[in-house]
Amino acid sequence: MYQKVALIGLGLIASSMARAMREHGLVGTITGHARSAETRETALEIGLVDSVHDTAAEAVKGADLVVLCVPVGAMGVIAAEIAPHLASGATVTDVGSVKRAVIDAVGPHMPEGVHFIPGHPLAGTEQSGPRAGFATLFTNRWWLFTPLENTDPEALARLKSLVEAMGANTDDMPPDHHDLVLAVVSHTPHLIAYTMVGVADHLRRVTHEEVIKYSATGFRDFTRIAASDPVMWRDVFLTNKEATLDILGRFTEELFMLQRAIRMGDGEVLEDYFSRTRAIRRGIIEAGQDTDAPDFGRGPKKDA
Ligand SMILES: NC(=O)c1ccc[n+]([C@@H]2O[C@H](COP(=O)([O-])OP(=O)(O)OC[C@H]3O[C@@H](n4cnc5c(N)ncnc54)[C@H](O)[C@@H]3O)[C@@H](O)[C@H]2O)c1
Ligand SMILES: O=C(O)C(=O)C[C@]1(C(=O)O)C=C[C@@H](O)C=C1
Repeated sequence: MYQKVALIGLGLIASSMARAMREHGLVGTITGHARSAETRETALEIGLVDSVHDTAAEAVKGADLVVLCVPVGAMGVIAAEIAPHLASGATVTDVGSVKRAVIDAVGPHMPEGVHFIPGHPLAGTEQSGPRAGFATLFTNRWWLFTPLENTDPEALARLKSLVEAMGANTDDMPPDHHDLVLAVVSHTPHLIAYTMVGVADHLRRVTHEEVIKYSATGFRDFTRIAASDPVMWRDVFLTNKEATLDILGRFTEELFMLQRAIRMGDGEVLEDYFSRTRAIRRGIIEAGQDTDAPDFGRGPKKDA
C-alpha cells in the first residue's frame, strides 16, 4: 500500500504498526527513528524496521508515509525538523492522543504538496517501548481521523485502507469534538487512576504496606492504566487542558454529591445512582465493548 513508511518514535504504537503492517504485507520498507540509541538498536535487532536513523530528517527521506509516534508535546519539534526532507506527495499522519494541539503544532510546518492527516488509534496498553507492541493491537479497534478542511480525499482513503487492513475500524471527527470525547473516555479516567494509586501510596505509609499487599481485584482493575507512561500522560493533560478540566469539574461535582449521600446515610441516593450507572456500564458490555468481552472498545464487529 505504501512503498516506504517512516516511523518516528519507536514505542508501543509504532512497534504494533510495524508488526501489523509486516504481518499483512502492507509495506515495502520501514525506516525508523527514536531519540535514544538503545531504542533504535532494539528496533533493528527485533526486526521492527529495515533501517534506523539518528535523526528523524534522515528517516523520512523518500518515504511516502510518515507516522509521528512520539508524545504529543514532541510532535511540533519533529515536524519542523522533517519538513524540508519530506517527499512531495507524501502523507504525514500522527497517532497522538490529543488532536487540536497536534494540528496546531504540526500543521504550520507542512510543506505544500504534502498531505497531513491527523489520526488516533483508540488502542493501547499500559506498556511502552519497542518490545511492547503486538500485531493485533488494532484489531476491531477504532482509528479516528480528524481531517483538515483541505485534506485530499484520496490521500485520506489510502491511509484508511492501510489501517483497516491492520484490522481497525475508521471514523472521522472534528478535532475539538475528538478531544472532548477522549477527555471523557480516556484522559480523565487515567488521571483518576493515577490519583487512586497516589492515595493508596499515602496510606501505605500509615498501614505498613497493607494497602498494596492486600489490594484485591477492584483496585487492580481500576488502576491498571496508572502504570502507563508518565511523559505521554503529562503531555495529554498539558495539551487537552480545557476539556479535561471540564470533565474533571463534572466528576468532582458528582463525587461531592455521593460523598454527601454517604455522610448523610442517604441509601436511596446511593442505590439510585449505582442502579443507573450499572445499567449504563452493562449496556457497554452488551454492545461488546468491554474488557471482559473479546472486543473491548472496538468498533462494530467485522465480517469473518
Ligand atoms: N500508549 C497508548 O495506549 C496510546 C494509544 C493511542 C495513542 N497513543 C499516542 O501514541 C504516541 C506514542 O505513544 P506510545 O505509547 O507508543 O509511547 P512509547 O513511550 O511506547 O514510545 C514513544 C517513542 O517516542 C520516542 N520519543 C519520545 N520523545 C521523543 C522526542 N522528543 N523526540 C524523538 N523521539 C521521542 C521514544 O524514544 C519512544 O521511542 C503518543 O502521542 C500517545 O499519545 C498512545
Ligand atoms: O488500554 C489502555 O491501557 C489504554 O490506556 C489505551 C488508551 C485508552 O485510554 O483507551 C490510552 C490512550 C489512547 O490515546 C488510546 C487508548
